[in-house]
Amino acid sequence: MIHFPERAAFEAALHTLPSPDHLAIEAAAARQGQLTKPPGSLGRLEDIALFMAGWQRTARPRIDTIRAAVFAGNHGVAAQGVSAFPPAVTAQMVANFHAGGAAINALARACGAALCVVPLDLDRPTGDISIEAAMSEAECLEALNAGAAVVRANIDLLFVGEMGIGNTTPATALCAQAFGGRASDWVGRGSGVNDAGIARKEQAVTRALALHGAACDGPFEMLRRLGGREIAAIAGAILAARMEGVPVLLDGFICCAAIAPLAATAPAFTDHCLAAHCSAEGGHARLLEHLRLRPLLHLDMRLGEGSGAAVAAQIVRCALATHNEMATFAEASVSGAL
Ligand SMILES: Cc1cc2ncn([C@H]3O[C@H](COP(=O)(O)O)[C@@H](O)[C@H]3O)c2cc1C
Ligand SMILES: O=C(O)c1cccnc1
Repeated sequence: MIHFPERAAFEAALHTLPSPDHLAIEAAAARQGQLTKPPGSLGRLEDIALFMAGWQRTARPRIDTIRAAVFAGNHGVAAQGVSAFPPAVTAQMVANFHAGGAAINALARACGAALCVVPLDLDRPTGDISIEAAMSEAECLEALNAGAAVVRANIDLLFVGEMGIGNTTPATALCAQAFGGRASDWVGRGSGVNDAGIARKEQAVTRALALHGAACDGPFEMLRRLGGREIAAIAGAILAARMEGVPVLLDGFICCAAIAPLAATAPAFTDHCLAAHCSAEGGHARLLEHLRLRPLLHLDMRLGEGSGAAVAAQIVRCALATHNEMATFAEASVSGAL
C-alpha cells in the first residue's frame, strides 16, 4: 500500500511517475486490427481498450474489480453562504451512502463497483480558506494518506467521488491557483446557489487567492491552503493509483480540481486517467482542457459523489468486452479488407 510519510515524499512521487507499457499497447492495437470490424470502427472504445492495456501491462486487459471510493469532508468556508445547502447535509448524506440510498449507491451497483465511503473528520470542518489555510501540514498529509489507503495494485479500475457541502468553492480556488485566471472564470452554481450566492462564492475565492496565492509554492501547499480533506484524499488516491499502475476514471468538477495542482506541476500526471464526463458545473469544460482530457460523456450531470464516473465505467466495460470477446477475421473466417 502506498503511504506518504511526509510532504516531500508526496511531491517526489510526482517527479517519478511510471509510464504505461508501450509493448502491451502495441500488442493490444495489433489485436484490434484483427477483430471482425473495419479498422477504427469502434472509435473511442478502441482507445479505451488500449489505455487499459497500457496501464494493466497486458494485451488483454480485464475489468473484474472496479473500486469506487467516496470521500467526505466539511468546509469552514461554507459559513460564508457559498452553498445552497447547510453543512449538516454532508454527514446526512454519508448516512445515506451507508444505507445504500444515494445516487452513487444505485450507480455503483449498476456498474458493478465495490463502493467504500470514507468520512474525514466531519465534526471538524477545515479552516475557512478566505481567512486562513484549510489544513495544517499534518492534517493535509493525513487526508492524502486516507486517499492513498483505498488503492491496491490488484484493482482493475478505480474511480473516486466526494461529498462535502461547500466544496465547489475550494475546488474553484484550486483551479484558479493551478491554471490561472480569476475566480469569475472558474466559478459555477455548485449544488444550485442563486446569483447572490455566486457573488459570495466569487468573493470568497478572490479573497482566498489574494491571501494564499504567493505562498502556494507547490501542489502540497495548494491542497493544504485552498483544498479540503476529501479533496486532498482524492489527490492522494489518484497519485497512489498511478504509482500502483491502476487506471482511473475521473468524475466531475471537484474530483478534477483535486488533481489540478498535481497536473499543473507534472502535465503527464493525467496519463493514467480518463475523464468520465463533462459536468454542467461552470468551470469543468475549461478544467478538462487544462488537464488535456476529452470527456467520454456529456450528460449535464452536476452531482459529484463519483456518479459520472460510475456511468462511464459501463463504457469501459463495453470497450473491454469487444476487445476481449470479439472473434478475429481468421477465427470467424471473415474476409479482410480488399
Ligand atoms: C443532497 C446533496 C447530495 C449531494 N451529493 C453530492 N453533492 C455535491 O454538492 C456539493 C457541492 O456543492 P456546493 O459547493 O454548492 O455545496 C458536494 O457535496 C458535492 O458532492 C450533493 C449536494 C447535496 C445538497
Ligand atoms: O461536477 C461536479 O462533480 C459537481 C458539480 C456541482 C456540485 N457537485 C459536484
